[in-house]
Amino acid sequence: MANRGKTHNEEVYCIKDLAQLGSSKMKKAYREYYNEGAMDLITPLIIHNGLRENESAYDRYMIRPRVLRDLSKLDTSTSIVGCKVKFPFGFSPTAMQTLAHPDGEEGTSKACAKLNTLMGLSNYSTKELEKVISHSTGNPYVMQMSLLKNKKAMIQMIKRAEAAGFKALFLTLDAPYLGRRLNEYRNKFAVPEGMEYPNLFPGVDVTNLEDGNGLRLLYRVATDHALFPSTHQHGDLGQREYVYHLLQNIVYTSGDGELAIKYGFDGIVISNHGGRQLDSVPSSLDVLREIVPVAKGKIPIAVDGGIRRGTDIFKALALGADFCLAGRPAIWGLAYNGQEGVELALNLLYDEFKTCMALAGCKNVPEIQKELVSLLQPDGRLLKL
Ligand SMILES: Cc1cc2nc3c(=O)[nH]c(=O)nc-3n(C[C@H](O)[C@H](O)[C@H](O)COP(=O)(O)O)c2cc1C
Ligand SMILES: CCCCCCC(=O)C(=O)O
Repeated sequence: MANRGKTHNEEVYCIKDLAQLGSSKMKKAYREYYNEGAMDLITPLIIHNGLRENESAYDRYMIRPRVLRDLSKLDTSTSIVGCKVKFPFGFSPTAMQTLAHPDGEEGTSKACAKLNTLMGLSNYSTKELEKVISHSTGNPYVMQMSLLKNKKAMIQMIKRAEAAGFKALFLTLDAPYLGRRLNEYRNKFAVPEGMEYPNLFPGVDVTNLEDGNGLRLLYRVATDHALFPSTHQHGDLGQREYVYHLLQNIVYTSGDGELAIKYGFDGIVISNHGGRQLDSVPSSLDVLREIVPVAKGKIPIAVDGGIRRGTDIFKALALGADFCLAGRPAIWGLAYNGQEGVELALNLLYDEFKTCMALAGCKNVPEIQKELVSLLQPDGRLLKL
């Protein structure tokens, strides 16, 4: 189906519509792999089980608009990893996007290029990183890297990404083991025959690794379980022999925020992996509140997890984030209509963010400050921040 409207088509008016319709097009095992998370899904998703933390945290903050402002010229642009982008948003790295649609990571890339938006690429991408970035129109790309036992393979991929033009690296630090995702066990999740990870393990058919769940076996074999201390320790990577612009992907506590600064990371992404690793961790937005006092102004702060609306982006920025990311909306867009579905997701978020900024009385991103939000308390009173 063609995306006829710029910010909606005849059946999709917001990301929640896209989630429903995109999800309905995927087969059960893939849909649940993408949509669900660890154990009882307390952290990740509203779509499944009532109020879930990552998304509902945004509803605890109310916007306090200002009026009598000159809004004749609106500028939503900002800078991420040194590049000017259309608005303070990008896609988080998510694995195996061709399971959602054959366009896969190339479809996401083309949509990001068209809308001058940041794209994060998973090291478990099913398309070659060089092909993915070949669609760039100058928009930034960030390569995500898990810590592997095979340091040589890691460095090889990092160098490939740098040579191809990736601007930075997201170093994922919360996944020495995969979380317990019950859907994967129940559905006997397996990747289709012939699937490869052309960036991490070029030329290896990973479907040979079946043990009921080849994905988990491969992950266990490949991943370095001793993230720190080990040959991959933060300090080691911080020496920048082979690392260009390094962002610590996934921080749960202010303690680890402080470590990111100490070890010289160029930025942090506050994330709980979309609730897919450890269930019952707090929402990323609540963690943002904890980390802003230690990191703001020292290194850029990004946040992901549960961002589904332009108002969510606005609230995160007001609470101190420099930019936002989201994972599943790209997947839902792909599943709905390939590259065009991802464009639709981006257009919706962009238009909602611009509208929110203007209606809150801000003409540009720096004007989004914490006075413009307040915390809704359990007794219904609003707490100024
Ligand atoms: C299906 C799926 C696959 C993911 N794969 C990766 C990955 O390969 N590497 C990584 O660092 N994070 C991965 N993530 C986590 C995302 O980067 C991001 O933190 C998360 O999707 C944000 O939550 P949201 O989906 O609610 O926006 C994945 C998330 C999902 C949903
Ligand atoms: C062997 C492939 C493992 C992909 C794991 C991707 C991921 O982080 C996820 O949350 O799923």
